[in-house]
Amino acid sequence: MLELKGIDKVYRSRGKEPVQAVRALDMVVERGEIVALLGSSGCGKTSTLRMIAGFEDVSAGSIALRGRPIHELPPARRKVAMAFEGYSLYPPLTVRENIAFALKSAQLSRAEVDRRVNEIARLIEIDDILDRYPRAISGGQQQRVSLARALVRDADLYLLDEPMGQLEPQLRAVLRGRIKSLLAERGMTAIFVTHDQTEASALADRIAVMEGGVLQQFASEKELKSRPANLFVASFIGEPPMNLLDADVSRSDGGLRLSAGSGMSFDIADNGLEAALDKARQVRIGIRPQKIAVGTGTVRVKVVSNQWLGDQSHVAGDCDGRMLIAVTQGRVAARPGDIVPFALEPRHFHIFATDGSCIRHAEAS
Ligand SMILES: Nc1ncnc2c1ncn2[C@@H]1O[C@H](COP(=O)(O)OP(=O)(O)OP(=O)(O)O)[C@@H](O)[C@H]1O
Repeated sequence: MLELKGIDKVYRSRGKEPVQAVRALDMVVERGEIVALLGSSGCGKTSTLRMIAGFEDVSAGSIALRGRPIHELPPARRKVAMAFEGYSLYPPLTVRENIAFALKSAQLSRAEVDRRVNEIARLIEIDDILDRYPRAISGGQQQRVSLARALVRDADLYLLDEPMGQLEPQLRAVLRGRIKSLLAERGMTAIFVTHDQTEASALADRIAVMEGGVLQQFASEKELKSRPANLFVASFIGEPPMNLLDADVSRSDGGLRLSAGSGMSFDIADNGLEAALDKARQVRIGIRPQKIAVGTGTVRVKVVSNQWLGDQSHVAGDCDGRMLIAVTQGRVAARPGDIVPFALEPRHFHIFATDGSCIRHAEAS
């Protein structure tokens, strides 16, 4: 449906070093799919969206939509609707006229335009401000008008840049549900940009994780969590972040031993791991806080903090200078300074090579 191939974006301005915002991006989005571009500030999300919409040229590569190469077409001929982060509403037009303007070229009857504008305005809860001008509404309302103006159109692809960034959490959650239903009901294909993992998980079928202009992994939330491609994705996705321990690898009794310092040695089966090691024979072990059991096991930690969050405990413990965080469903009766055992089971380990690539995933559970 949408195919990005070998996309680079380099910004060049006179007297300044060029900035490579996007590097060798390959991505295929299926018809009817909702995709989130997720990553920290400056990782190249907006540049990617703007190149698909046609507001930025690609520096290299090609973009095809429904089999049509579009990267050289002007924005208006791409059949792509975009809601901008900066809203870009027309100040002399009312909210209603701003939304209807997007339908102008579609040659619809007046009644049909009214019907569509009213429908989307109700869905996004701006039906009470339709006759106001952009300067007389709040930033959050302007953002919703921009969203309505994109979603009201007939397009092959919808691009939404931080579509709900300005809204308060409650409204955000409600609109998220409604927008997801609208997109799914109509089989609309959409890509949205967000910093927010919860938003990405709630709205998207698949999440493209970007860092430093490079696509790190493009997969469902479940897969990003259970089979992270590299250390970046492993530590970026999941809350609290994955625990990481540096370990030396040695042979032991037909298998391998991972030594992460005093009190932390783990015997594991080789199963091809040794062959993936570099000369230094060092790895980084990753284990999710939810996979560490508290009160059993061989790793003794000194409790640093223990917080009950109403439905789970977060226990942070120090083991000889290395901090581990465990999340348990029940309350844990430990106080700071107490020594408690943590159980770290090798089957829950993700193992990363020194270059950050994942060389073994945790077993599915
Ligand atoms: N017009 C421009 N000229 C020069 N550099 C730019 C331009 N636009 C973006 N950049 C740079 O390109 C990189 C990627 O920017 P981009 O806006 O795509 O990131 P982003 O992930 O969307 O960030 P944010 O979440 O903060 O919006 C950044 O280093 C940014 O400073």
